[in-house]
Amino acid sequence: MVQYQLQKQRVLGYGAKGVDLKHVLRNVPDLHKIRICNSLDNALLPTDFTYTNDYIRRAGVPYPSNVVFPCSCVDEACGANCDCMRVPIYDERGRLCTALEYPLHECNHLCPCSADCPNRVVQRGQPIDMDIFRAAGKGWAARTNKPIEQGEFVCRYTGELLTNQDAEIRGGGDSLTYLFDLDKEVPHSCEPAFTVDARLYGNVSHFFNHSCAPNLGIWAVYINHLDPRLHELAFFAIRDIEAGEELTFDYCPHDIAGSAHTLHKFVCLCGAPNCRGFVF
Ligand SMILES: C[S@@+](CC[C@H](N)C(=O)[O-])C[C@H]1O[C@@H](n2cnc3c(N)ncnc32)[C@H](O)[C@@H]1O
Repeated sequence: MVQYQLQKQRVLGYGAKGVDLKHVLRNVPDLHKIRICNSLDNALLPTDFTYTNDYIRRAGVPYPSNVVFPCSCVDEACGANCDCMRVPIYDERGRLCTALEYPLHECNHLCPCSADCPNRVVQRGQPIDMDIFRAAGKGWAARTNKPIEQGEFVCRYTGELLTNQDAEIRGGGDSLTYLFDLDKEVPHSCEPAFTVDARLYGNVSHFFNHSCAPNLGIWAVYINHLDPRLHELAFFAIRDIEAGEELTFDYCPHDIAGSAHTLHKFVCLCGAPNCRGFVF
């Protein structure tokens, strides 16, 4: 196995094939380790991909208004008496405790609670070590190196933040599958104003493939602003995941095979018993 390891922004090894990971994965944060494994073919990671754990705002995308409200707690960490914990979104171990797709509101920079507050999970970053590996027929993929419990935060979806018009221009061919509309708060009949493009800039979620039986779900999250057009996107495990399992999400959860919206362009190779046959 050709194996590389990135740790604390330093490249610990160069692979037999001589890829300079400093070049291909820049700015990897020190919270987690990512190994690049290829035991399948001679492919190398794309050299035009830059690692980022944040949105990169492009032309026409405004800064969100910074109007937020502090929570009412007086302690270090929000407890049962605090407004924000009346309907808790995370349990005492930081696992998401709702199956509902409602947006998540975390404590923000005005809240008096500490960084350890149980209502700050996504903003603390993701600590899960992962491998980026080659998956037959699907290109690169990502898998976890440790078991993940249902409800655990996995990572954000990051990339360039574009206006919907610019996303339409970029959205041809394969590029389409890296675009994620910020439409969690937009009625189905309306177009979202902004879209995240993870093709050239993104984090490990750039490598998450589609599955018709996914193990990850994605939630809208608000931290330091309340602008519904510009929320964050965060992946959480929707079931227990074993170490070594590929991490996947459903690219088209509301699509019904055969509907007018279904393009039937990508044949799906997820291999799930309930596979719809097409990614979309
Ligand atoms: C967002 S990227 C995922 C990472 C990608 N595999 C890579 O190598 O960068 C989406 C692309 O992965 C491939 N892919 C993802 N899920 C797939 C699936 N279930 N079946 C076949 N191809 C898939 C398709 O080529 C698709 O355009």
